[in-house]
Amino acid sequence: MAELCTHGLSVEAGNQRLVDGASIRLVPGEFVALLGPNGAGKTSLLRASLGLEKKVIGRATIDGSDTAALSPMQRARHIAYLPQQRPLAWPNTVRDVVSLGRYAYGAAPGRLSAEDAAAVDAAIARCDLTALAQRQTDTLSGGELARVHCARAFAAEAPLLIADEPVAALDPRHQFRIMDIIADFVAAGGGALVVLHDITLAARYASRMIWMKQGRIVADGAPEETLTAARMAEIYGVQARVDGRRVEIEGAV
Ligand SMILES: Nc1ncnc2c1ncn2[C@@H]1O[C@H](COP(=O)(O)OP(=O)(O)OP(=O)(O)O)[C@@H](O)[C@H]1O
Repeated sequence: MAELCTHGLSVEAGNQRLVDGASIRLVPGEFVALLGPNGAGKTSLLRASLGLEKKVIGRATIDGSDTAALSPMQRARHIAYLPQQRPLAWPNTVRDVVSLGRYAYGAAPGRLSAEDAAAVDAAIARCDLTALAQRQTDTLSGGELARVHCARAFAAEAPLLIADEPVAALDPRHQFRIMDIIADFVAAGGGALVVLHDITLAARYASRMIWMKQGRIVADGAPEETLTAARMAEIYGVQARVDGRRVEIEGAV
């Protein structure tokens, strides 16, 4: 079974500790929301778990192997990463951009095996992009482009997905569409670790919530256990009304 683990992972930059002793685990069948205020260290933790940060203490492993020791191709076969910054080098067709996700198998746009092409078509269909497959990416709306980035991640057919704020700047309907696509991936046997700032959305979809503050993980568990008014005050400094998975933010504390 695919398993991503960090064991007491810390990340440093200069004299600052961005992540402090974080231990997390992600396996298929889980939809995990990673939560915390701006600057809490969420992106640094994700990058370190993928072996992409330099000054790291502790271990991050995929199926027992240190992620930092894996080649980018090996890593990409285990885990798809949708970063917060998602630049496109140049405008291209949707299908060609999604094809870049087959990098893990040595493929490139215009050089796809039958298996690569099938994976690209499946990712395009999964993200509801079939009608847009030949469109240039610079003609797409923000919501459509967000689905292209998801499809590119899914094209690798990795069992695990890490997505850093995949619904940022999307309207509510498009947020739900992206979250539904990730939920479908999990229902089909994948495991997803997703950074979200929208607690309502996180509570609706996540099977587990990991809460971070000032580089530390302060809670990790089911929404029913970890989503409380006290935690909302502790983590975000807001007053909230919580009823099961329902949360209503009333204002700053
Ligand atoms: N290379 C670096 N050098 C110095 N400080 C850094 C570096 N990278 C990140 N930081 C700082 O570390 C802190 C954590 O950043 P990080 O991006 O991990 O937080 P985050 O929780 O993902 O925030 P956001 O929700 O705003 O994206 C921030 O204060 C950031 O300025």
